[in-house]
Order: sequence, then C-alpha cells, then structure tokens
Amino acid sequence: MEVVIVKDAKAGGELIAGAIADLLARKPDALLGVATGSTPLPIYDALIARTGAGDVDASRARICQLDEYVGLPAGHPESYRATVLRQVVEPLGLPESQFMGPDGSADDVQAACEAYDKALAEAGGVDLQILGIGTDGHIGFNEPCSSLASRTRIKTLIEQTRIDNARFFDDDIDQVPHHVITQGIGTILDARHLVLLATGEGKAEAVAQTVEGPVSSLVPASALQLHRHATVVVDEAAASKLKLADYFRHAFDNKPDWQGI
Ligand SMILES: N[C@@H]1[C@@H](O)[C@H](O)[C@@H](COP(=O)(O)O)O[C@@H]1O
Repeated sequence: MEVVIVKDAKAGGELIAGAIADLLARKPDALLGVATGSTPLPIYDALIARTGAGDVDASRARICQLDEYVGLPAGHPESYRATVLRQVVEPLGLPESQFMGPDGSADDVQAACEAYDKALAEAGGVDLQILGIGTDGHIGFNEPCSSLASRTRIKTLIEQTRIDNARFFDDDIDQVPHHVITQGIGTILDARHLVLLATGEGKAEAVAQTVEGPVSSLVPASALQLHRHATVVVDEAAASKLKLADYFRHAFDNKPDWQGI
C-alpha cells in the first residue's frame, strides 16, 4: 500500500486526476469506478477541468458506481445514480450508455446485486476504483464486520452513517434509507488499482486504522492492505494520526518520476 500525504484536498484531487489521465492515455475506454460523498469532488473537478482544457480525452471512458441506496424512487436527486450522472457523467459529456450501476429500485434486490457483479466482470473489470472512507472505516457501504470476501449485496446502514449522510437529505435522518446496495469488499478488491482519498481530521482515526492497524473486517478499508496496487491519498489533517507519516513523505518525495501512483 502506498500512502501519499498531500497539502490539501485540492492537491489530492489533482494527483488522482493525473493518475486517471495517465490511465486514459494508456487505455481510452478504461472502466473508472467512482465514489460519492463530498471527498472525491476535487478529483472530479480536476478531471473535468483537464478534459475541458483538452489535456485529457475522456470521451471513451466508462464509469461505474460503487454503491446505491435501496428504495429511493427512480430519479431521486440523492440516489447515487443521479449523483454520479450530475457530478461525473454529464460534466464529462459522456452518454448514459457508458455508465453502469446497480438498480436500487429493483423489486428483486438480490438479483440486481448479482446482475451488477456479472455486468462488471463482463465489462472487463474496473481499472481504477476511487474510494472515500466513512468515519467508521467503511468503503462503499461495507459497514464494519462486512466479509472481506463479500460480493455486491444488500447491507443495512449503521446509525452513524445515516447521521453522516442526513446532510444530503435536508438534515432529516428519517429520509435516509436504511438499506443500500454496495459492491462487496471482494468485488472492490477485484479492481486493478484502488485509490482512496481521505481529507479532514474527522477521517484521521479511520485512516490510521486502515493503514497501520491489522486487517480486520471491523475496519473494512483495512482490506486495502491485501491489494497489490492500493494508493491512500490523505491531506495533513487526515494523516495526523499516522505513526509512519514521515516515512510516507520520504518515500513519495524520493519516488522515481516514471512510477506514478
Ligand atoms: N457510500 C459513501 C462512501 O462511498 C463514502 O466514502 C462515504 C464518505 O463520504 P464523505 O466523503 O462525504 O465523507 O459516504 C458514503 O457512505
């Protein structure tokens, strides 16, 4: 696992957008897994700016969702499908045919989960998966004690996650669904490159446990330690509880230019 400590969220967004640009230069139709929440927005801003400036051709990129609420009416503005369309797919000028996600309004949720895992595999697998992290260490919506081998399935949210996400629902927790579909931890680990961005002091404890703690289903993001190509990008505040912070800075500062993240 590589840990990169950046000055602030904007710098993290630029760094990760650079890695996506390199990927698209090598593989124009790469499948890019995107996360929702506030944290990844600087990545999308930087990528959209680069495509707008003509530095990156993302016209053949394919985008896929990490997770979704269950039970919101189709087209609900806070469904993750609507969110990703608004924040990523439309600003990049991509047609919906280059976007895929699980169907959170399906009558048969289990079948929708299985269909999504199959669709991801048939699409050739995710090339680069962007991840955020919950305050409880969740990735996607894999709450603590999710199986590290899990596939896409339905999960029940922990109360703290519903509290954290109520800001997207007029600060009304009663509007936040209890159930979600999420790529499983095993599904996430199938991606070729995992890039987790965490910013702010509120994520410092979860980051420390993810990077320096034991691999444990209690901290779902710690599963990144099992991946061959996982990059954790953190700002100074989110890095504030890392014991090896100086080593991580030293390693990144002395990295050969050609290596990328
Ligand atoms: N399902 C999403 C996660 O993918 C995201 O990482 C997390 C943190 O969001 P934020 O970046 O807004 O803190 O929120 C939600 O739970």
